[in-house]
Amino acid sequence: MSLKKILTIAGSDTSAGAGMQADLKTFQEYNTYGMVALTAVVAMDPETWSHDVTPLPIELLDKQIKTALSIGPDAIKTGMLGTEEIIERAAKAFQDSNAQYFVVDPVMVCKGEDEVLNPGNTDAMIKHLLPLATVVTPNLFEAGQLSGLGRLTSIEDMKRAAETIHNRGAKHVVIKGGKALESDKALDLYYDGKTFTLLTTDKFQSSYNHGAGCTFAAATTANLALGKSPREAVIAAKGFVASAIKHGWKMNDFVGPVQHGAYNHVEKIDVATEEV
Ligand SMILES: Nc1ncnc2c1ncn2[C@@H]1O[C@H](COP(=O)(O)OP(=O)(O)O)[C@@H](O)[C@H]1O
Ligand SMILES: Cc1ncc(COP(=O)(O)O)c(C=O)c1O
Ligand SMILES: [Mg+2]
Repeated sequence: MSLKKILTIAGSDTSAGAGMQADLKTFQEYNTYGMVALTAVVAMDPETWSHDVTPLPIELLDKQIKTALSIGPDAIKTGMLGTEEIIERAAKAFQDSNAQYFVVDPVMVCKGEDEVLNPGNTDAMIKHLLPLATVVTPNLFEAGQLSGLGRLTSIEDMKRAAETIHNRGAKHVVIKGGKALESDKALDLYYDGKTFTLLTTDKFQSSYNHGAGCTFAAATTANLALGKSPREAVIAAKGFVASAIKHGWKMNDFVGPVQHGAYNHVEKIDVATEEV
């Protein structure tokens, strides 16, 4: 079987736990061929770790997308997009490609930062990205924004949000309760337009979880490219990221990344599923 090719349209996290670095590391763990069209560069102040986000000129993104599409990605993932113009270009990249799968990780905030990247982006994501998404992977906050329901605090809230996001065009929705939902387990809700499935693992340490969301969406994309159904792809991705979090490590006084290779090289973790 030929190597599956995956393009991520995402930002660079210099600390390399999240962003396109997390995507490439994860794609490699699945023996898929990762490519990048870079949208923005994130640097951190070594004294405070506050994030400095610089979007790249749109012409530069256009050139990268042109190159990557000429190589023929089987799947495309989006991460930090940063501006409405970039969001539009990411949607167009998928439409212009022959890729079968489009995974949208609607990054709105970075962990440890509470400032939303750009409030106008939410409307642009709803308009341009959701109608094309094979799978969309919002965290609890992002699901509240994309659904317009605001703060979500229960599985019932997550179900309503998933329905709304599905009605806005995303074929498969997985809302990550993991980090933000009050629960002693790490719960994510998957919805395919018919059935709600709760995906559960134990909750592990949450100090060193930088990049968990990117890693989960990248693993979902790789599993889709390898031929798994969306449902099987998100279940497999959850096991992959659970192990990455369990074996996350302290980088400095501010941050600790997940260990992207933990599932393959340290410990496999099972995921329980239940219709709700
Ligand atoms: N402490 C934890 N233990 C186990 N799994 C977790 C934990 N925190 C988050 N997860 C899982 O990691 C994935 C990413 O979730 P989350 O950290 O909420 O996303 P994001 O990084 O986008 O905010 C989800 O599958 C979530 O359930
Ligand atoms: C470039 C980039 N993309 C995405 C994210 C989101 O990361 P997470 O997977 O922790 O949600 C970050 C956070 O720092 C980032 O720097
Ligand atoms: Mg995220």
